[in-house]
Amino acid sequence: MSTRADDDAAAGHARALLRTATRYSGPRCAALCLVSMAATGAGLLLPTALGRALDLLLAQAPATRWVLSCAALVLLLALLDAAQTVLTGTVDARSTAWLRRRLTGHVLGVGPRAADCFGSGDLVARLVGNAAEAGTTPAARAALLAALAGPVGGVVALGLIDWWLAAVFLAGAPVLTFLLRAVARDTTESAGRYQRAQGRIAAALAEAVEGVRTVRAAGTQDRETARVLGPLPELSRAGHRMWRVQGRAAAQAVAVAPLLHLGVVAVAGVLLTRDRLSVGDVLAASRYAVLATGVGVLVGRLAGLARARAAARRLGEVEAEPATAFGARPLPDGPGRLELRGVTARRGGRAVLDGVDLVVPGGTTLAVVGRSGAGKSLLAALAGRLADPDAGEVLLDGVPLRELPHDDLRRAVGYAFARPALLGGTVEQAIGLGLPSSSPGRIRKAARAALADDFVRRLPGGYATPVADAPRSGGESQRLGLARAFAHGGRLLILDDALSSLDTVTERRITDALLGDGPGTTRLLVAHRSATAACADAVAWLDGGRVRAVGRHEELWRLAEYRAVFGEPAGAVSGAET
Ligand SMILES: Nc1ncnc2c1ncn2[C@@H]1O[C@H](COP(=O)(O)OP(=O)(O)OP(=O)(O)O)[C@@H](O)[C@H]1O
Repeated sequence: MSTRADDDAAAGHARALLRTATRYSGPRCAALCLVSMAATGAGLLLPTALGRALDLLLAQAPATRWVLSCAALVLLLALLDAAQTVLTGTVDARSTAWLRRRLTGHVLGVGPRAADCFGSGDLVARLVGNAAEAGTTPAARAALLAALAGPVGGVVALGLIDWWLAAVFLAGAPVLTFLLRAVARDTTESAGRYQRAQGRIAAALAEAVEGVRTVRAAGTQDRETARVLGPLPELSRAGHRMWRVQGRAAAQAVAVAPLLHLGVVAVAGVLLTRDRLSVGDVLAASRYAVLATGVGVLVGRLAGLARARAAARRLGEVEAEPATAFGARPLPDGPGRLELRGVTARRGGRAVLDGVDLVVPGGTTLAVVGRSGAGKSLLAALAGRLADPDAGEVLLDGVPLRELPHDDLRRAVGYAFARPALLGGTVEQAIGLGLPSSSPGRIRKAARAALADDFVRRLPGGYATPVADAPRSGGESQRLGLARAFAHGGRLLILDDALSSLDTVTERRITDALLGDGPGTTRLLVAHRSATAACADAVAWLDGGRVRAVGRHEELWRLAEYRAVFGEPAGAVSGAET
């Protein structure tokens, strides 16, 4: 649940985002302001010109100049309107693009924590939908400014014709002000609820799409559809409330505005009979009264701005999540010695790892084993700084990972995962992801070491096959992930369950290639199979949040509880030879 401080932080970040987005589209935004104000100015001049033209025509005096002025103003208004439309579109597009770029970079900078906090579907909804709405803020502000200038200018013009006319209008102004404030407040509130419900639907939809096989296998499509669309009633309530607020405001405006208009025209009529105004003045006053009561336009603009601000607030929530900070201490040459000092990491309110001390000498291989949920993947994430510990320190060649620059850290640490995400256009690009420059030789060598070369070459376009068109099994995906880790290289290689989908023969061959890779690499293998653990120089056995023992696999294998980690019966001591 978000606290008041969280809300304030999100609002602060939202304001900062909008300020920078506005600066980013600065010249266009300034041009839009100018064009909008010019359109308002032309709209304000038109009634005076019309009034003058009418007075001159009634007096049968030459009125050509004023008639032409009217025509010119009408033409100018049409041109300014077109320029306004184009500029609004480009300012919206530029601001939205900037917000999306900024937020995407930030989400990736925050790392896996971002998806944990918000859910991937909700993040997508924020980056796609909310960013587009928030991106309309700079143009909406410019438009609101111009929309405000209309009524203000209208009142001033009424005052210039006769102060009585302005006084009549101003008598009704408090009602209009109250109306507009209520629209802004209520729309922001219901737009926020609407967007949150949209985010929940997107999050549930992303889960359902990811788990579509499970849903089909369980035959629970209907239940899943109901779950995904669960927030619909809330969405509908918020949407209806939003439109009710705007509808009510428009209706009230429709009731109040003609009354004010009528009052102005009536007073103008009285002043006409007393010869204080001409017929042209009455015409001008009538049109200025319409401008001054242009609340309908304001209601629409304000509601749009309120929705954009609510969307910006949701972007501010993401921005408030701090991105991983990197240091500036260069990584010295070294063998890749990894050390965990008193590392504690909490997840879901409990210490999954609790004061873990561990040293992996440079150039050696450590297998991390433990029962499911023991914290092996978490330890692997901490070892390469995919996550930070809540207490303690992780060091590579004596340097705390937090103090390393981003590029030094990523160059030094290679990763392979159980379910690798294959990013990049082609298979070759997916394997070479993160490499400084494309290097076909290095990529093919890595693919051969990961036993992926054969099946990649059998693909329709070989290494040039788009990833999306490369059908592959779980094991083949894992081999591509391994190839990527091998191609990346680095002094520390972390394999988080990256061999789990391979058959034992393939696993053995890859492990042999991996361990025969020379002394330049330190390896951390999260292992479920005793055969993998047996290949390592040492095994760290995680249990109850702590390292229960570190030793060679065949030594640990004498312990019945260690064997039980691999599902071996208590007496099966010979399993160490597997
Ligand atoms: N974001 C999170 N929120 C809450 N709990 C989490 C989170 N991430 C991990 N955990 C919990 O931390 C524990 C350790 O998870 P981890 O994935 O490291 O286990 P593991 O030893 O790799 O398990 P397995 O062998 O099943 O893959 C689990 O109990 C998991 O539920």
